[in-house]
Amino acid sequence: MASESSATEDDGKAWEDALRKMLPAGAPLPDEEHLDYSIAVEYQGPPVPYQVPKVDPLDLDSIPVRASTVSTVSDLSLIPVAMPIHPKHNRFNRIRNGNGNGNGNGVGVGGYSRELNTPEERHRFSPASASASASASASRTQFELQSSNEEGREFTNGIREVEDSEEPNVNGEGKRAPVVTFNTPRDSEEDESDAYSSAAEFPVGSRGEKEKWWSRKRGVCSRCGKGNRLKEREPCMVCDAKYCSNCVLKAMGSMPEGRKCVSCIGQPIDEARRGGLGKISRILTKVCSPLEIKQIMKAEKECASNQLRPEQLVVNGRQLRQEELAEILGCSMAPQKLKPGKYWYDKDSGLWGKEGEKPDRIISSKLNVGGKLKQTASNGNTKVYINGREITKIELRVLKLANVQCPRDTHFWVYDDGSYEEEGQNNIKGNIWGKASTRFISSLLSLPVPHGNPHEAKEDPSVISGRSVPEYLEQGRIQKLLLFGLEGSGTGTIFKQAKFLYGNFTPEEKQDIKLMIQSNMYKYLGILLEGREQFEEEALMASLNTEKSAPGTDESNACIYSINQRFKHFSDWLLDIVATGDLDAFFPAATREYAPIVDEVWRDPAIQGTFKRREELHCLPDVAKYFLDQVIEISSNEYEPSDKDILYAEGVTQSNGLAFMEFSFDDRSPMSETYNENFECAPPLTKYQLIRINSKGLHDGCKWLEMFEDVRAVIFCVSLSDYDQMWAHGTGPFHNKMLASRDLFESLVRHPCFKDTPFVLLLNKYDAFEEKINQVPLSTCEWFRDFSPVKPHHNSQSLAHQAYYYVAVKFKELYSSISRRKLFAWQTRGWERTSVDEAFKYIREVLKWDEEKDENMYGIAGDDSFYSTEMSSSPYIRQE
Ligand SMILES: Nc1nc2c(ncn2[C@@H]2O[C@H](COP(=O)(O)OP(=O)(O)OP(=O)(O)O)[C@@H](O)[C@H]2O)c(=O)[nH]1
Repeated sequence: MASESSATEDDGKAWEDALRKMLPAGAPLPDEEHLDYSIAVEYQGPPVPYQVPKVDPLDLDSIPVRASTVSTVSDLSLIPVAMPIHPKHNRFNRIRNGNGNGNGNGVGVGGYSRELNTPEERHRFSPASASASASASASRTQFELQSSNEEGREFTNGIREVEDSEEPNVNGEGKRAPVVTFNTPRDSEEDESDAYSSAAEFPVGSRGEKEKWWSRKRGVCSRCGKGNRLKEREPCMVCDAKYCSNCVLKAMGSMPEGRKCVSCIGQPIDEARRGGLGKISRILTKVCSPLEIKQIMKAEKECASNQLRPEQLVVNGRQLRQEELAEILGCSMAPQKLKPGKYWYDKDSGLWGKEGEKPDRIISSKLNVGGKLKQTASNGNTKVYINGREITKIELRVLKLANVQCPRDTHFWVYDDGSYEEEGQNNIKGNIWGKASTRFISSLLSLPVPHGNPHEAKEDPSVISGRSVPEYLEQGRIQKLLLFGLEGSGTGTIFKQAKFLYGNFTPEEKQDIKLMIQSNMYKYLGILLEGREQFEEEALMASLNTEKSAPGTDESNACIYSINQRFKHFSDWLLDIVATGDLDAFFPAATREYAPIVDEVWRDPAIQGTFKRREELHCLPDVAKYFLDQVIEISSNEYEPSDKDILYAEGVTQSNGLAFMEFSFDDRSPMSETYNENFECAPPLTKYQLIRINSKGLHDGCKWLEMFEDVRAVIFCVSLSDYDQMWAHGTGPFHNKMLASRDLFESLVRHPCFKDTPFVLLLNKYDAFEEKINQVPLSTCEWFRDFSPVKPHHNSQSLAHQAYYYVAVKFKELYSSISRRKLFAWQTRGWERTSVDEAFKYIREVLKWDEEKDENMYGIAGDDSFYSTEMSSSPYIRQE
């Protein structure tokens, strides 16, 4: 079998194998750039599994060749070119017949010729590649393609595929020879000449070579060769060729299998792109109508060649069969976004995970797929077993939190509703998912959790699966954001604002907050009364000393901190309750009863005088005044906390030191919003889970943080106004609070869990900072000692601005010195909702940017400078 090597098949790997077989044993393959494809080599390898295109030998005498060597482009147009036809390129199989020569420029072997539409074709048949003797009519031969789309749509850029019932005949035998109709496309001679010149750079060869070429030419359209890094490109799902908006339709045609070059139709997709199947890109929205996009996306998701193949999945050590794959994909709780790989599946509990890893999700139970579940399936080393599988440490931790007794060598039998028993005992001991706290912790640990009431599951599995699927489907899409900062930095306030902005407080939550606010008032009053006693004592002592040194002055047992007897009784009673730790037993239950006296006490000059010295009191927040001022209203039964009350209330987000909420952002373009209204094909909103950890709850040197290794970003919050504050950890020594924040930030950045996690710094309390900066110099904090603002300042704002940038840069420098990465910083006023909204929009942009960077769209690993420029074009990304 002889084959001209320039007329290659698509499968580069097979070609490489074949070439290897031709070379003497051990001989290296020639460097791809030096491969000489111009010679015909006799193939001696084993039969190939694909059809090799046949090309009849040329009868040179029958072709009017004017020159034997090609020296100019005009000469090239006269050279005949042999075109291999891929059997699957059916759009080309429907080229209308015409006269054998077209317009005379496109002479083809057997009367068949066509435009070299795809990059693959271009570089195969470009003058540089296909040895100057054989190609170049490409640049001149053009034809119209018409969409095979039922709508009979015509692409606006002038490419139409013309209907024809006859198949092209590459051999030029038998049927009427198909010939191209030459319609010079409107879209450009310029385009073509560009394409031509770029085509001249394409090396010939296999797909692997092609990819390398493209990656070398990153940021360049694979068809027209024009490059603009900031412009989007549409990648082919198979070969990763990327096309600009001008070329995408020409290169991909009517996309019967979604976004693939015409030459890649029928080929399996690049698995790395599986997640993108059916997801609309911005570029498509520019070049296709909504209806077209809907059809293309449907085809992309549903066509046969884009589906997973059973041999790509190994479950419990055995490759799946077609019917098993169908069973998995068709079950009511199918694993979503399944990728090729090795998995384990526990058919009794429905747990499913990657081989050697913890459970990843719960799917329908009792599916007959794959082999038998192995003890080592998830690589656990705990000596505790569930349905025969040795569980992982993280699962064991959850079992312990759920109060399941699990000493070593315990073998559990767990059912799909979470009920469990010890093996051989036939006695259900409880339900793993029964407690909300267990489910909560599990979801924080990224362990799968069934949705809904676990007790219902056993009675009617279809009910729970029907309800739980949507939540489950979403799991993969949730991006976890960890909100963290030193106590008092404002994380709780930001969390609450996010809840107002993107979710809301339920009536039950509001009721809890009401009770908390009522209790808090007594806590604040207790602190004030205790402070008053101390100040009174100090004042009386001082006056006694004065008396001693100046005898004869009027002796008195009163001072500005003294209160009347009635208040004194109340004070003693309240402080006793506080001292015995019984505050919760009395309040908020007794709130209403004591409201009038609290109001009176609060307004007493002694207490007001004490409040003025609140800096000297431990744990009295500024907001104490806000609540105590309205003690009568707050104490009434009808009281409903306003948004402001909730925002100012302490303790709303402190249970367990952890709080989380889920929300979505509408981050689609206005264009795609239109789709949302008209079609279901709009991309789903990204879901976020905001997790706020109270720094007080973070003991043991950040051990807890390991739970959060899969967070998408760490949002670190610093209170700007802390630069002159002193702070002590527990009973430790006092030191500057900004430095404490810096140290906490540093320990997080250095934590191995967050090695690859982007950080966003929120510099909060900008309002308080603006006020303070004129009174207390920034250099009060030793870290900011070299701050030298440009003088004179016109107003406090400009000084605050300079100081803010200075602080941001200090953190950025610290971050990059540790991680060699860029820190994103944003200023917030936690009390202002719009400011927090802006901050989250900024975070969203950072994540998008980070994603694009990860995808390495242009193959520029770690080239931050480019992304920085791009980000600065976003209204939310500010470069300091
Ligand atoms: N002036 C001002 N105060 C703020 C701002 N954000 C929060 N605060 C107040 O600062 C105090 C601490 O804020 P929190 O949100 O409780 O801070 P946290 O990080 O949750 O601190 P802990 O609850 O102690 O862990 C509260 O009294 C807030 O009302 C802000 O932007 N400006």
